[in-house]
Amino acid sequence: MQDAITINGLTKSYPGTPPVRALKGSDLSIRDNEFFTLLGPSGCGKTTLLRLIAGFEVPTDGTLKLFGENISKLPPEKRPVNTVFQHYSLFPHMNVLENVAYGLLRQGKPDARRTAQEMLDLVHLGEFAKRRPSQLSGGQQQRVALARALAPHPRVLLLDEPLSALDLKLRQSMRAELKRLQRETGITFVFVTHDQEEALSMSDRIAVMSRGEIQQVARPAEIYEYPATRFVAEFIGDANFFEATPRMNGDSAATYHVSDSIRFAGPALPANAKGGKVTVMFRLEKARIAPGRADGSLGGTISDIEYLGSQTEYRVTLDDGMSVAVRSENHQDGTAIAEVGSQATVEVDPEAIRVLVA
Ligand SMILES: Nc1ncnc2c1ncn2[C@@H]1O[C@H](COP(=O)(O)OP(=O)(O)OP(=O)(O)O)[C@@H](O)[C@H]1O
Repeated sequence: MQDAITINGLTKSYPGTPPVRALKGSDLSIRDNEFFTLLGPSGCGKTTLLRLIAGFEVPTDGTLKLFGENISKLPPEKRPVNTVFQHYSLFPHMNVLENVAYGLLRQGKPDARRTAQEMLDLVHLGEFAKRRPSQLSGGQQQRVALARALAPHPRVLLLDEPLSALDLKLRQSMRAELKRLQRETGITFVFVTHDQEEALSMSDRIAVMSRGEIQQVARPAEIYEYPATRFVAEFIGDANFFEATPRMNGDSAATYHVSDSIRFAGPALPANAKGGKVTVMFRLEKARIAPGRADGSLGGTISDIEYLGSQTEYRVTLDDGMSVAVRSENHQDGTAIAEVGSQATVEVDPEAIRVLVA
């Protein structure tokens, strides 16, 4: 299948002393009909990449293709792309239908009002066509903005944090709505967010960005389970990290030595390791905790307990002063497995251990 968007060495610097390198030579392919998310902290360059695709910014270097065609020189209105912004700017003096039909009428589309009504039906606001935007809730207004952006049938829809102005419950219900809209229209969605839950729950694939660079592109489960870099592992989910020296045990396993008393059995050293120390990590919920101590296992004193409802988080201070966090299911009556100050053993299966070299 043809890619919707292909970028090669795409670079954007903003003027300044020194210049701001917002995007540092990125390569990326976004597939047709994909729900693709750009995820990263504030300032990592996600909006810049989105604006380059839309044509609101001109790249400093590199190429940008849409459906195989180099569009670097095409003005925004000539691109088969539309954008939904965080702050939906609906026209207050027009009713909802007129808002959705506006762009189509300007393009001289003969059946603009009929298409606009179909789009309102698609976002389940068909009955609200005659209302003014001010007579709608925030979530409804954002759905009108979506209908308006979808109405000209763009091949790609760019969404710049479109849910961030909504409250939590509404945000959660809009996630399912956006996913449905993407499936039903078959339009490629490129969604920008700094919210990992949003990214994990909606996307076919995610690009995690940091400081103008793409760190990893993968499906949500792969990003969570097999982060490519320490940045990705820290930005998404919670994990324990240890600096360790590897010792190979045959071709498919290794032991990672953190200190005299702490070592983890894990997978073989990754091919890109260049010798020396590596970072060993495991997710909090992948480890188990048991009361009391067992010889030769990882153990220490529980220094902190945080009750989280379905789970409890335990912080264990190991004998040599390092600490490890474990998230564990509670007993059926909700009580914790162990108390602060008591001795505990932490177990981690070799399958849960990930080795990071970047
Ligand atoms: N017009 C501009 N002039 C100068 N610097 C800019 C401009 N626009 C963005 N930047 C800088 O480029 C970097 C990337 O900004 P960008 O808006 O792409 O990040 P972002 O990941 O979308 O962040 P946020 O989530 O806060 O919107 C930042 O350091 C920002 O300050």
